Amino acid sequence: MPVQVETLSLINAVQALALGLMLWAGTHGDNGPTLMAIRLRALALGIEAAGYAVLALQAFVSPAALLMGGNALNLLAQAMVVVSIRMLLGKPLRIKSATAVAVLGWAGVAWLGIVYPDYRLRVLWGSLAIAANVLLNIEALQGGCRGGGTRARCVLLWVYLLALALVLWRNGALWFGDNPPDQVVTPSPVNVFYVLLSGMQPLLASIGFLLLYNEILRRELHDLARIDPLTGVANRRAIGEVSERMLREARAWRGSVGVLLVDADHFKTINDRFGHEGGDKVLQSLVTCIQSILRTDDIVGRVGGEEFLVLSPGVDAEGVLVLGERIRSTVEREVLQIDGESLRLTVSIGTAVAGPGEWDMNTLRRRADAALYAAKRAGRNRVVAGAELVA
Ligand SMILES: Nc1nc2c(ncn2[C@@H]2O[C@H](COP(=O)(O)OP(=O)(O)OP(=O)(O)O)[C@@H](O)[C@H]2O)c(=O)[nH]1
Repeated sequence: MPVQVETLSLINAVQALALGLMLWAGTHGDNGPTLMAIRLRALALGIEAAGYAVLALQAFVSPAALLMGGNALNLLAQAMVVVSIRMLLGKPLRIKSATAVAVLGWAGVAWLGIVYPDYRLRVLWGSLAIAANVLLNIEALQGGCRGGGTRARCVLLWVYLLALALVLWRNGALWFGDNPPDQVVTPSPVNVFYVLLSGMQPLLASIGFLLLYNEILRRELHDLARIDPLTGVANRRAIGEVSERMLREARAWRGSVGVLLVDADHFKTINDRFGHEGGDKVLQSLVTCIQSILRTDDIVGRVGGEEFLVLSPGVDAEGVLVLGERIRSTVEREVLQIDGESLRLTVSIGTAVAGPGEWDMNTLRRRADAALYAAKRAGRNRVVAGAELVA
């Protein structure tokens, strides 16, 4: 059964339009970058559909309109796809750069179609623009199939690698094959194969795009469930998970983990003086201050209103007191500016050490808690070791 390029193009147009409408209708919410990316992808599909419709209706439009209109729509859609994918991946590309590729591609195609007509050169030029866009997508998805990558990235990466292969194959067939066609609508195996496969691309790439979107949302949800929204550090749940992992690793390596409970002193008076919002700013500054002292392997988490847990692997009973003292003195020295007023904050710290003989986090927390309580009772702004306080 002979397959016509026009028929395939019509099918591609309907498919791309349906996909675009579904993407648009199926997404709503605030105007965050993730949603913007989806909407942009939906618009790109609509424009891609219009491009295929022009090809399908070629009998009713002039060759010049087919050439200029069809390519303009196609290249514009590709530019929007690049921008949307990079937006979703957090590697934004300026619309200007994407448009520059489209304009350059379109101008060359127009030149090689009207001023200096040469079909093969025109396809080659247009293919370079397509390849540039595909490479921009591949670059953004780089490493998607390696260890640190994700399945959705890998799927999308393969879609674009295949798109690149298709473009290469088409040009190879035009330059080195037998009886190459001299127009995109000429009935020939090269054209039919190319239009068929390139028409499947919006479907495959959209599925990859949605998988990626799903993956990003899942990661955001995962982070939201583990990060304290005020200070941006691990919340009680996350620090609990990290502490279990740290203790397991330290036990396997016969190491140790320093545990420090850091609690702001007289925080109620700060809230009374600066209001809850001012108090929030103080908590944020306190976290920044603590983080400035920690090493990359250390972690701080918020375990109470003005109470933070610091875990420091490889630190022994002596080291944990040194670290506690560094935190205490650094906080004490820091002059905080809250609503134009200067404020000095102090903290009390209770410590414990996980090591041979003690690997239970609950016991360690109780030990550090008791030490913290002792530090408060002794007048605050001090570090107390919990080792000998609770058996
Ligand atoms: N601004 C702000 N305040 C908080 C937050 N969570 C808890 N607090 C306040 O922290 C204060 C803790 O008060 P207390 O437990 O009496 O402790 P304290 O005033 O620091 O006294 P000591 O710990 O004994 O030195 C309370 O006033 C809480 O309202 C928060 O997220 N933001």
